[in-house]
Amino acid sequence: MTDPVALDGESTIGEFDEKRAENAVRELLIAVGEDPDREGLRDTPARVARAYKEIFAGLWQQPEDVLTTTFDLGHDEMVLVKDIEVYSTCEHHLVPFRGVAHVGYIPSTSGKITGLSKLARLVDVYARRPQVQERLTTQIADSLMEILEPRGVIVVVECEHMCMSMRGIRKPGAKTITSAVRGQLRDAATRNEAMSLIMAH
Ligand SMILES: Nc1nc2c(ncn2[C@@H]2O[C@H](COP(=O)(O)OP(=O)(O)OP(=O)(O)O)[C@@H](O)[C@H]2O)c(=O)[nH]1
Ligand SMILES: [Zn+2]
Repeated sequence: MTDPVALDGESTIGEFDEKRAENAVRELLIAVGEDPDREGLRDTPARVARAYKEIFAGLWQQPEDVLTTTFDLGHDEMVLVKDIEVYSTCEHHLVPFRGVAHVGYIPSTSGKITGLSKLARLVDVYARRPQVQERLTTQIADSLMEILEPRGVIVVVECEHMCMSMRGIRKPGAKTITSAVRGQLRDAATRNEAMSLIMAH
């Protein structure tokens, strides 16, 4: 774990307070009319606190922590990893949204690339935070641009939001698709090439 990071570049947050989370879950159980002392729920507040620590672990990670391995391979054509599983948490309702991310980039002219798994790790850094899908998408794109200095980036995220499925409007199956394109991938031809690779199954 590294130091807590600034979420929006300005404000910083404190450390994960497991005891406080545990107390809050206990209160929540009482608020919904449950008995937190009944046998099945006795360990639940502590368990949920530990789960939240994992689910929000990205709050203590920075993109630089995962985009560590870079090589100068001289490969200067598009690299695209598609169907990276995403599990994130809607910051409005604190329920999951899940789906896939497709992350592609055109390396710098020197051919600076990163390990393929690092792209999936980068997705996790930002997914494991209270999020909205649009910000998740742009944060992945912007951090790649900053660290790899590629000529272009494309990030497409497709997710189903549990806050739209299990409550509220109750439309299971509705998919939200967000994209962020930077640099040369804004050019129509290059963008279309990337999109056809992403959409091909
Ligand atoms: N743009 C965006 N909206 C989101 C995301 N996740 C959830 N939302 C929306 O956030 C909105 C919050 O709306 P509110 O009216 O404040 O909350 P609410 O009364 O619970 O809204 P409903 O979900 O419509 O019942 C809802 O429309 C959600 O669908 C996201 O990742 N991006
Ligand atoms: Zn929501």
